Amino acid sequence: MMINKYTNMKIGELMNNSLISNLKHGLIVSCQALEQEPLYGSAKMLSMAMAAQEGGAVAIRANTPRDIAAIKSKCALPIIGLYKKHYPGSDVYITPTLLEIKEIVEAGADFVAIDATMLARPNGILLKEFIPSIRKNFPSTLIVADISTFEEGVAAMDLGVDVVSTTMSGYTPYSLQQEPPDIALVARLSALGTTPILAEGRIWTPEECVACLDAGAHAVVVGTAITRPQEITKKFVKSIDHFLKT
Ligand SMILES: CC(=O)N[C@H](C=O)[C@@H](O)[C@H](O)[C@H](O)COP(=O)(O)O
Repeated sequence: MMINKYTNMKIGELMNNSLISNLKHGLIVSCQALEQEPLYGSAKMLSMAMAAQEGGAVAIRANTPRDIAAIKSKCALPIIGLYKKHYPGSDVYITPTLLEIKEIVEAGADFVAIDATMLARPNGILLKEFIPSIRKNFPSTLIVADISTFEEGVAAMDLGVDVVSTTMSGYTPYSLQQEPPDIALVARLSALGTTPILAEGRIWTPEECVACLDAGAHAVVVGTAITRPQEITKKFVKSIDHFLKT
């Protein structure tokens, strides 16, 4: 049994945290709409979250303090919060600094999702500095590391994050670029047995969800396939177009 270097705890002990153990084998629904999207707005994201709750989701992933606060006001599910923001000179946009962490924790996030890739962070801060400063300033907040490769997952585990998510696979220039979800990455990281793994990114079907759990995922995060109707519509239209052309 491997030990998490930062917390000095075994996986079983990490799972003693009920927020984490309650996610086990569950569906987490990501409810996000950026300003340019048709469903932009906190009231709409709250409706999405309530629908996800009614459908049996175990948690919500949400972006911005505004959406998180709106969802927290009515929805009983735990929230994995993030805050997408761009800083000059850095490609890191998922909760890049402590300023965003503070805002989403104050808005009610139970977990904070952070970019844990090897991309350069704003102000030259390193991940190995950022994670301890989150721990110091927000000791009761759980950290979800959004990674794009196996090596980044291992590095994040060594830094003592609570959960690792495959969110960024396919979204850094050096990670595997493919249309299907990166289930092989889920399997490799889960096999380490040190930190719970969330399967996230381009999961479109219940069968893919099950395949992720079968690969060892602690839980599965689905966003676009549930909460971005414009993208769902496009899939249907594409199939019809394909049918008409053949
Ligand atoms: C790469 C990136 O910025 N991902 C974001 C992270 O919060 C979201 O835009 C995704 O919707 C989320 O990860 C869920 O994935 P999918 O929507 O593919 O089910």
